[in-house]
Amino acid sequence: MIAQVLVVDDDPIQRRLLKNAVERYGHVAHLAENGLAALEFLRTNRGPINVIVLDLMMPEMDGLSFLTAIREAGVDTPVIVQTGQGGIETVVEAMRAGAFDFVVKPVSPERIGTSISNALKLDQKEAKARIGRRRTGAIGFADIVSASPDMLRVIDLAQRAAHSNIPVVLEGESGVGKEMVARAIQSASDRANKPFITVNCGAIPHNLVESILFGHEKGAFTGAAEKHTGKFVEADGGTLFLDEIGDLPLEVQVKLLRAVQQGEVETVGAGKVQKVNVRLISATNKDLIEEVRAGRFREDLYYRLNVFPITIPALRRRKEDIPHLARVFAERFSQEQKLAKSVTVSADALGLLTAYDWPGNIRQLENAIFRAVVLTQGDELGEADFPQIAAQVPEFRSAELAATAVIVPVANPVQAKRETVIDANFPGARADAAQSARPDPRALLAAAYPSSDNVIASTDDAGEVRKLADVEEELIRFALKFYRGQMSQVARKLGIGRSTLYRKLKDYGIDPDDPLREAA
Ligand SMILES: Nc1ncnc2c1ncn2[C@@H]1O[C@H](COP(=O)(O)OP(=O)(O)OP(=O)(O)O)[C@@H](O)[C@H]1O
Repeated sequence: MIAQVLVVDDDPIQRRLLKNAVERYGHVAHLAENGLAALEFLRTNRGPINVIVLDLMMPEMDGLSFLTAIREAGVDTPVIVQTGQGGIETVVEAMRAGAFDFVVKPVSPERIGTSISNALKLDQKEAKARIGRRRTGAIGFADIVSASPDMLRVIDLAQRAAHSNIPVVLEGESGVGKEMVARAIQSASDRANKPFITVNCGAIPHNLVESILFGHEKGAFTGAAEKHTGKFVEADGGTLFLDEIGDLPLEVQVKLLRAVQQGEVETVGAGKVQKVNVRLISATNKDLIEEVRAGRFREDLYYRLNVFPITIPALRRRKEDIPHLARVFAERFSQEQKLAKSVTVSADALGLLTAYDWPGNIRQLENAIFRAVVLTQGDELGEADFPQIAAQVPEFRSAELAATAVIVPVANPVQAKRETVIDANFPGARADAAQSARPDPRALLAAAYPSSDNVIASTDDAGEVRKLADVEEELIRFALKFYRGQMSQVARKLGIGRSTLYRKLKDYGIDPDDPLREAA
């Protein structure tokens, strides 16, 4: 596959080196000199970007801020971060912010090539699933997973709105489900079999908004080679969903007001108006009244559109919905991935997912479950399947640290024949005298990992000590699964060099190109 790779680096020499490396593997390189320029590029670029190679230390907007900004915006393109020697703290932060892999400068073309092809494997699976997931067909209220009183109220209001043609404004952060609710309103209305047309006002260049909404005649302006039917006319008889309405330029707002008030649109360059019958549902993640106060949104249009406002709360404000959503997504993705048996979500994992605040809301949760279902080797998702989430939830951080483990004997006589892997950094795990008054670390561990997913036995069924090589193999497989096949991270966490890791994979018969396939 020829990938579109965005290289973000302030150093022109480094940019050129990376461009050469990217092109050497047959991919296309796009260049940006800092985070701001890269954001602008993503906003305006028409085609998809498959991988981003990101420097961390840059003026204007550094790599970490860029990474956080795109993740918050719901962009989940795999990001490979580059760092100088010794910048490991920042790298850890970047991994926590959702980076896919990291490379240390100066990076060899082979290393960057391997990292890009690993990132693409994941991206392709995601892209396929996204196509499967793109909900273009009819979505009804029954598809909206909800358990919290707040969300049930939203559904109740939306169902009432569906019975009339009243203009609705859906307010809420990105990814809370505004479009889903809009589609459900359309499905439950008497326009159910009519078009549902979506326009993302924030994603189209300002100079094109008017022609996209209202259409243009051939030759209406330079570059208008063909006549174009506007979205209002396309939606005639059905529903027009205007997403990010707060981003609409003021001059287009005037025309929109006329369309709403009089039910007429004027095609650019046509010089005459046309009647349309369109139900409007708008969505915004901005505070529209604030936009009115700031003079960026017309007050008359605000009152026209905002007849029936419905606010969809952020996921962190309705945490009761999280376990239900997680289970439904795990079931759905298991079916999409054609798994023999549907993957379930363990109680521990549900605890972790519920503890997290989900800045990207349901879209982020959906993506996290998707990745976990694709990458897991088992049939139950545990905390270890969400390392990046665990790293961001203070009380679960131990789950990540648990991968750096030492073996200590189990004191419990019931389990005397077994020894357990315990996190060296787990609170209280260091057995010095000063800690003797603290809770038994093994009890803490048992409480934290009741399913013993994270336990490696050091004696076999006959009660004999296992071979060191067997334990080592098991630990390497665990680490591969835990770090989702990210070799540099696995080697670093295991405290061995990458070449040693590769040698051991060979010794134990684990395919280095596809370690997850065999890792249990
Ligand atoms: N209650 C829900 N039950 C099941 N899936 C949901 C629910 N809410 C949202 N989703 C899913 O989450 C994803 C994001 O939802 P949607 O696109 O409707 O959000 P949005 O608020 O319109 O986001 P944006 O403002 O970024 O456009 C979609 O894949 C959608 O199917």
